[in-house]
Amino acid sequence: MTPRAPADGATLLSVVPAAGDRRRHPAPAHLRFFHGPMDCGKSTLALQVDHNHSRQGRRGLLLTQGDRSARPQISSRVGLCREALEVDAGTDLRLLVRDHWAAGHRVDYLIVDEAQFLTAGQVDQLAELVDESHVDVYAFGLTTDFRARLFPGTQRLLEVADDVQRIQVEVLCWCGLPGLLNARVVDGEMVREGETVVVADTAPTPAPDERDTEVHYQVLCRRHHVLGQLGPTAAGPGQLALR
Ligand SMILES: Nc1ncnc2c1ncn2[C@@H]1O[C@H](COP(=O)(O)OP(=O)(O)O)[C@@H](O)[C@H]1O
Ligand SMILES: Cc1cn([C@H]2C[C@H](O)[C@@H](COP(=O)(O)O)O2)c(=O)[nH]c1=O
Repeated sequence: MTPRAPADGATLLSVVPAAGDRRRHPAPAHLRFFHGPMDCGKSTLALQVDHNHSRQGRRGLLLTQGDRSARPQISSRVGLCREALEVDAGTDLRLLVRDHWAAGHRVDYLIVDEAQFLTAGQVDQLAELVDESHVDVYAFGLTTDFRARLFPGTQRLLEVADDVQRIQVEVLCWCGLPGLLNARVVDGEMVREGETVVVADTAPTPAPDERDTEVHYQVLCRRHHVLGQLGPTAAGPGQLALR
């Protein structure tokens, strides 16, 4: 169970760290957003940022939502993995931090992976934690969904973050050009309709049951995303597979 907003919608400006914690880190806090397509190293960077802060004695909370591993953790394809708190659209992120303070734990920073899935309101809660409670927030998320449209959380982060960086590691389309867009592939065909959120990997994985559909994602350059061309696959070279 994660903390929910109070029913009366009371503001939570009382979410403040102990005075001693504020003195330890007097510099202004920041909301930083790192974004890119799938497979560009967002989770790896999230764990690196956490590592660098924690080895300087800072205390952080790792948050995620729908990690590919289907577990409450931040997992990178490079092999790093850390336990994290699972949040959902109903989680009040200010209360979550306040509860940790109330339990006597410092929270100097937050690492938020899969930040594209946050609601706009939750991004505003993160901004409030930065501005009113001096917590540094590092958010990592997809730029666009499988239709090449901004996710709601991403849109709000682009609007309000202090610092926005597109991750520089290039993911390549099958044609060799940098890939910035995510294609959703269902039973071997690229689709443009469906739920915004479908958790899956970039590697095809057999469906658990033969009646189930197999879903994975493939990063494409803009031209091949527009054309719906998945390139040479098991189904044949350069197929035009659009549903
Ligand atoms: N075996 C490997 N050796 C080196 N780098 C790898 C390996 N496997 C994955 N990677 C790197 O990890 C990246 C994916 O990192 P990850 O943090 O899981 O991405 P994201 O969270 O953005 O989906 C790949 O783009 C690649 O650069
Ligand atoms: C494009 C797109 C992706 N998703 C899901 C698929 C994965 O579970 C995550 C992204 O994971 P990664 O750490 O960036 O590899 O998001 C989705 O639900 N909807 C989409 O349109």
